[in-house]
Amino acid sequence: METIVEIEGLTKTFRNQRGIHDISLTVRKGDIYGFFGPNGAGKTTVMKIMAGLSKANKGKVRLFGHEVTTHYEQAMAKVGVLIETAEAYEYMSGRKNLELAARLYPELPGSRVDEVLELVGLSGYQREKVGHYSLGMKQRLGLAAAILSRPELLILDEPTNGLDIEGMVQIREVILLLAREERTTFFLSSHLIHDMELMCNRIGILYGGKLIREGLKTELLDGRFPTLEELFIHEVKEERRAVNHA
Ligand SMILES: Nc1ncnc2c1ncn2[C@@H]1O[C@H](COP(=O)(O)OP(=O)(O)OP(=O)(O)O)[C@@H](O)[C@H]1O
Repeated sequence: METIVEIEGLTKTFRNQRGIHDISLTVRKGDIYGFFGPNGAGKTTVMKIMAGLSKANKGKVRLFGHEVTTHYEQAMAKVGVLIETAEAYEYMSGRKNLELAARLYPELPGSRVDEVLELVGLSGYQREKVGHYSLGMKQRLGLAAAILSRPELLILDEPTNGLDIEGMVQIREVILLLAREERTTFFLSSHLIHDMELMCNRIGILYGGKLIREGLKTELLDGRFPTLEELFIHEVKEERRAVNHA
């Protein structure tokens, strides 16, 4: 299976000594990789480095075989990114924002903006100013912008953040639809274990800046844990025990 993301020994330490330590993982074509961890575990830090928005102290990220720091344009050519709340022009409508973004991709058909608005459930609000959107609507607009160019890899930081239940279900459905119909590969983070349970085939558990467990969801659960939550609690206990004995 084609390797889409390769992360090797990624380390970044902030001045306050927090950060991420020696993260290595692989994402293959068609995976929905769930990067799971509590608040402050380091998910956003890893994703920002993956998208070239921040620099690591050590380690490498390769996307489609190209290293992000040295071959940024090739690495990002087929990648869509949504990290933290997406930036949009608040005084413009949602539709206008997407039309502006679509200008970067002249090869896209004119109907693509309508298509993505429909997919994320914003068609009914497309003429309203983004400044009047709720957080959940802004999140959907960010996802619409990220999928506009039909990227083969989507890096999504907390895509269901700020959404109500209906919104969460809808975003999950969009992700599963793109994975199924367009074979889009996903690297997505969440602190909501239920999200991971429902969407992801491969999981990485990040805790205190370290990747404490990683693998196929079915292998990780291994018949021993009925849910990811129980696996997570078990892994965290083991990690704490190991740290206390070190
Ligand atoms: N610019 C920064 N300066 C100092 N510390 C930082 C900075 N960015 C992140 N950190 C710290 O690094 C750790 C990891 O943060 P990060 O935002 O990557 O976590 P996260 O898993 O994405 O959390 P959340 O789910 O809350 O978004 C946290 O302890 C955070 O306080």
